[in-house]
Amino acid sequence: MSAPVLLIAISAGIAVGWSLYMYTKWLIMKVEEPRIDPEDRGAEKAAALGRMIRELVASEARKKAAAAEVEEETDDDEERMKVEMAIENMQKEKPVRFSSKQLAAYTRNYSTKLGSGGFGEVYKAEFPNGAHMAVKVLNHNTSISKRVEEQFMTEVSTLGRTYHRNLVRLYGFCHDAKAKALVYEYMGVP
Ligand SMILES: Nc1ncnc2c1ncn2[C@@H]1O[C@H](COP(=O)(O)OP(=O)(O)OP(=O)(O)O)[C@@H](O)[C@H]1O
Repeated sequence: MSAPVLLIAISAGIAVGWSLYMYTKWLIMKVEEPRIDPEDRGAEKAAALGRMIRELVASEARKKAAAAEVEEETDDDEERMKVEMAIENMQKEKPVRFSSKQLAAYTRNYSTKLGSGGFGEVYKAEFPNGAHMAVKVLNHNTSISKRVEEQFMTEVSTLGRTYHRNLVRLYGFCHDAKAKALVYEYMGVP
């Protein structure tokens, strides 16, 4: 082989070798280059989604709590209204129910008798607010008890809702195992 040909062959060999070296280096760099792992990206997305969901849930919970607070306030108001209305009804309209124990206390154990009629005996009572009442205690005579009981109920349901200046006002009643009685406004001398 002549010297120039040998020189060209060596140069070409060096050039190819250099190119191969550079290409290998580039390949190594490419392989080592930090790249975003698709799985990591998925994890990132999942985390972001999780954050969004948590925020959404928290915001819904906050909204619900606020709504519940408003509802509770409304419930309280409604309850107060109901109680007020019930008290008003008791005072104005419907007869109040007393226990036999209460009536025994208010009449001082039925110590002052005002009179007696077809239904039974009438006693004077003083209520805790100082008001005087007449308590008509129903007879427990077995032969008339059913009729008396019916009249008692009629009296409670009708007179309890009737207001007239010429009619005695029925304030309440007692209907338990120990006594059945009607409580009227007191018409006598205090
Ligand atoms: N609200 C009242 N206030 C004061 N005294 C009363 C009152 N109600 C009744 N009395 C007294 O009790 C008595 C008996 O009354 P009661 O109404 O039981 O008999 P009545 O008038 O004969 O009616 P009835 O036979 O339908 O029961 C009366 O006569 C009266 O002296």
